[in-house]
Amino acid sequence: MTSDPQVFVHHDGVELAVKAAARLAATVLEAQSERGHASVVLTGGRNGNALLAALAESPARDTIDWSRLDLWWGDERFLPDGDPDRNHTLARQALLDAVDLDPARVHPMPASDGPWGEGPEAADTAAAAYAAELAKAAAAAGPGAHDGRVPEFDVLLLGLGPDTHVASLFPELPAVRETERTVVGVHGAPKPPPTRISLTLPAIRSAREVWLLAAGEDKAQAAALALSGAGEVQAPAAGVYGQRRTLWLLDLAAASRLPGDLLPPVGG
Ligand SMILES: O=C(O)[C@H](O)[C@@H](O)[C@H](O)[C@H](O)COP(=O)(O)O
Repeated sequence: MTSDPQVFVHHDGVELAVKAAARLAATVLEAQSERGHASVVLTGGRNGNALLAALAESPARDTIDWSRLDLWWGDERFLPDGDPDRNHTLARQALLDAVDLDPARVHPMPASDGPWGEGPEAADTAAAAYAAELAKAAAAAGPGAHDGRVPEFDVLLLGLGPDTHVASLFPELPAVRETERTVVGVHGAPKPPPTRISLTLPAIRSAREVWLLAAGEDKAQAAALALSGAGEVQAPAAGVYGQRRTLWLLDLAAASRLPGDLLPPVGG
């Protein structure tokens, strides 16, 4: 099963972060009530971190049983552990250090000072190690998704680049063409740093729900292109969807170039 994108437009990035945080808390709570645990894939970028910061400030924070939440990452900058530019570091600062997570359920992508060493080849090995970690979690949890190679993600968060990249899948680079592996090393990324690790489109598409977060005028063209049937190699955001739900959570500026038939009322 796959889902058509649903677009929600908020006044600005602040409202977007607050509403998305409330939506995430509700979805996690529902999953935990139904199955005892929940699984979320985090993203880097300003909007993903604004969501986490909004959740840290929200009363909804206390409704979540943080010890029964699995956290994964959609992509990572291949930098040393604790580097201020790592998505993991930024997520810790925005929320994770302030809640009672089970460390065994937190799965940052490998760092460049880990056992695989640094440099482009090490990123490939580290990516394979993360794929193995996903497969191990999937096997432990039951049937899993994507042929049992990834656990069932309840929500997978993504930012949107002005060039339509999602996670670290950039237009035309080999990573966006990957159809077999679930995690790959990314080389020569146009956004620094050039070496990264990313989930692939098949892994992203195995999630129950995929939410894209985008605010600002510089995202308007990318959102319009991706939602108007562009090809996923040229516009990676066009190729992401969830099995049950695909949400595009935008602010007015990011939605400003969408065709009228895609535009819902503001504030949803
Ligand atoms: O490592 C990264 O840079 C991010 O994972 C990247 O994919 C980000 O999510 C987008 O570029 C959107 O970023 P903003 O939300 O800051 O616009």
